[in-house]
Amino acid sequence: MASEKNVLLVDVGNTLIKACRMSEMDKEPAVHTTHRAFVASLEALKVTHVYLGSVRDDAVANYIGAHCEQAGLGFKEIVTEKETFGITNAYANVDTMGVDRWLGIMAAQGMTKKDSFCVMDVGTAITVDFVSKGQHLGGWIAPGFHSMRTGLIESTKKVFGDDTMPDTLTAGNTTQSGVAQGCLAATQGIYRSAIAYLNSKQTPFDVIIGGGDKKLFAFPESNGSIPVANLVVQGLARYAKRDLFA
Ligand SMILES: Nc1ncnc2c1ncn2[C@@H]1O[C@H](COP(=O)(O)OP(=O)(O)O)[C@@H](O)[C@H]1O
Ligand SMILES: CC(C)(COP(=O)(O)O)[C@@H](O)C(=O)NCCC(=O)O
Ligand SMILES: [K+]
Repeated sequence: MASEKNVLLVDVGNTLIKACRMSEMDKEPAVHTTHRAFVASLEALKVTHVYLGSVRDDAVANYIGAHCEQAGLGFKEIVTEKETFGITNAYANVDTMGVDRWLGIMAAQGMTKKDSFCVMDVGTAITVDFVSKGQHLGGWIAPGFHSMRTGLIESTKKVFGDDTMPDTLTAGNTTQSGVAQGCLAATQGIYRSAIAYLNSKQTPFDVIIGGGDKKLFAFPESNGSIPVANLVVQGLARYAKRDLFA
């Protein structure tokens, strides 16, 4: 019989690998940058099951899976599906949709009582997915704060930046602050556009927000949205619950 403290939920994002026990989903996850570092940390955890969602190369999930198998651990990689927990995917080719988005939708559905919702994951990329009455309507993929700033600097000659990530929107009066503020303004514009899109559907909705950079959305208009420690981990927990604890 599995125990929640022995089930590890693993979110392999483009920048970071985040892992936490199913019994500790409210706590900050352990963070690694490489799959090798993650695997090296695994033995000491003494878990029995690993549930994983990955948006990196298949080789990464395969490497982690092979290691788990060798160590005698139950391993399950969740992939994007056409229909799960009563939600139907909008993609005709579901294999091409990032599983972090699918898991975010599953997590959000478990947190809202409303028929309509949108889920935003603010990390390397910013993704927004819309769901209404069990139907995924599709979504948006935009550059995250760092990708936006790097892309801008790389494609211009005289624009440069620094490492700051501002938390309030003002007018920048240097190149660096203009870039940081511009990227913050663009990011917050994604939030505002999502709200406008949902308002056009004229039905009550919830907004669920996760990702390592979700503080970019901590501005007054976002009061009332639901912050989540880690959407992928929460989504994986629903699958683990179904498989191991139903
Ligand atoms: N320990 C950390 N190391 C690096 N970045 C971090 C850390 N904690 C938070 N961050 C922030 O989290 C962001 C990555 O968010 P995350 O949701 O993990 O992205 P992804 O899922 O794309 O890997 C980075 O852009 C960074 O600003
Ligand atoms: C858009 C993403 C890069 C977001 O990943 P993240 O920022 O969490 O690393 C990921 O969901 C992905 O690789 N998607 C594939 C393309 C798609 O979803 O259509
Ligand atoms: K993301």
